[in-house]
Amino acid sequence: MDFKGNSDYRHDAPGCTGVLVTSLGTPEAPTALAVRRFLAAFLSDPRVVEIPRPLWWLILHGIILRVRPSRVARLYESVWREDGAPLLSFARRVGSALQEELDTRGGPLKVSLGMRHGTPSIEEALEQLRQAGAQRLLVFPLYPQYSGSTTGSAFDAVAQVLSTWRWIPELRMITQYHDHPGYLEALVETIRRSWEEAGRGERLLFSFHGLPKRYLLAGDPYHCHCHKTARLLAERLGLKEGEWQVAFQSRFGREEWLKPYTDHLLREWAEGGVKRVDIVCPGFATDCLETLEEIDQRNRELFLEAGGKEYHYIPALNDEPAHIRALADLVEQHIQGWPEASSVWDEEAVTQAAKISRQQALALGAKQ
Ligand SMILES: C=CC1=C(C)c2cc3[nH]c(cc4nc(cc5[nH]c(cc1n2)c(C)c5CCC(=O)O)C(CCC(=O)O)=C4C)c(C)c3C=C
Ligand SMILES: [Fe+2]
Ligand SMILES: [Fe+2]
Repeated sequence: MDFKGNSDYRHDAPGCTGVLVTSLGTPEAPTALAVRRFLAAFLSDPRVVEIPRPLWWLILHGIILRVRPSRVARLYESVWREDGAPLLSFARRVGSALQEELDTRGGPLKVSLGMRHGTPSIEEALEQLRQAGAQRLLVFPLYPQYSGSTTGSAFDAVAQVLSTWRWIPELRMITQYHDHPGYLEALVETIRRSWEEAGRGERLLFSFHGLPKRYLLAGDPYHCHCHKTARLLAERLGLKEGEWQVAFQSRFGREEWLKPYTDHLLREWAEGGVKRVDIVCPGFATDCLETLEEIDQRNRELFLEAGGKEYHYIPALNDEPAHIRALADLVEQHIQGWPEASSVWDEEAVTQAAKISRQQALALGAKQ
């Protein structure tokens, strides 16, 4: 095994702290081929689909990857932006805004964006940090609520890349921030702003990405994190019981997922006489297919067709300044107490290393 390292590494180079900002990833283009490639990688992840591999391989390759890509590619097409996939476009903005915010705060931190699936990959992002001399690595998945299928999977990818490095950096990871005051405040701010600008609905729906119920029963804390985020937001917004609810969207496959389902609940509300709803998705740090197509387009139609009159989707936090400040606060909190990278700079060590390099060069020269 040839581990990755810099043979020309300088003993006097100052070390820095790298921040790997990571998110799910997205297809490279809104085409069946690109979506197929993305789904093949994403849905082969054993953290995402916990079904015995041989059986799942047959279902995935025999059915899903034959029918789903062309249908889903059309959905991506409906939200595709000039600068590409919404998820990547917003994640890039978050990454650079976070770098700027951290720069103004002083510390020598380098932010690098890597996607769990697709590009820029976690491997590329970590390579950038390695080249920058990151001796400390803070892994920051943009998932406020922990789930093995998202946060856990990001960790697996990081571990896999680091297993190929010669010099492993010190490692920390933000595994969740579902009840972080800055994150909650940023959401409160966007919800209040939407109420001021567009009026206020009879009810506010907090819609989170779903998960198979089986994962909750097996110990995944995601469901609890989602409920706690929503309760804390409702408290901060002064909402009374009946004025807000939690639901889960984006089901995949036939088994039971976390309930209530967002689409079912919206239909129930419209049929029950609710005329105006506001809907926000606190689990999505950035807008993406699941918020822009499913929530802002498809579920809007469903609600209006079932008798609702007004439907307001409140966008994800994206690069809102309050969001970026919250993320920077999280970074600062999580690097606290982290000892400065001890400089390997040492007169004697450098002299010895230089001697060895010179001897090696001479030996090589002698062979030629
Ligand atoms: C925010 C947290 C997310 C959790 C938890 C999550 C779990 C999860 N997802 C699937 C299946 C699919 N998800 C898809 C898209 C998608 N999922 C998330 C986030 C979470 N997923 C995001 C941000 C996106 C959008 C990506 C984009 O390009 O914008 C898709 C792809 C679209 C489709 O084919 O419908 C699938 C499939 C499972 C099975 C799962 C938990 C087990
Ligand atoms: Fe998903
Ligand atoms: Fe729970």
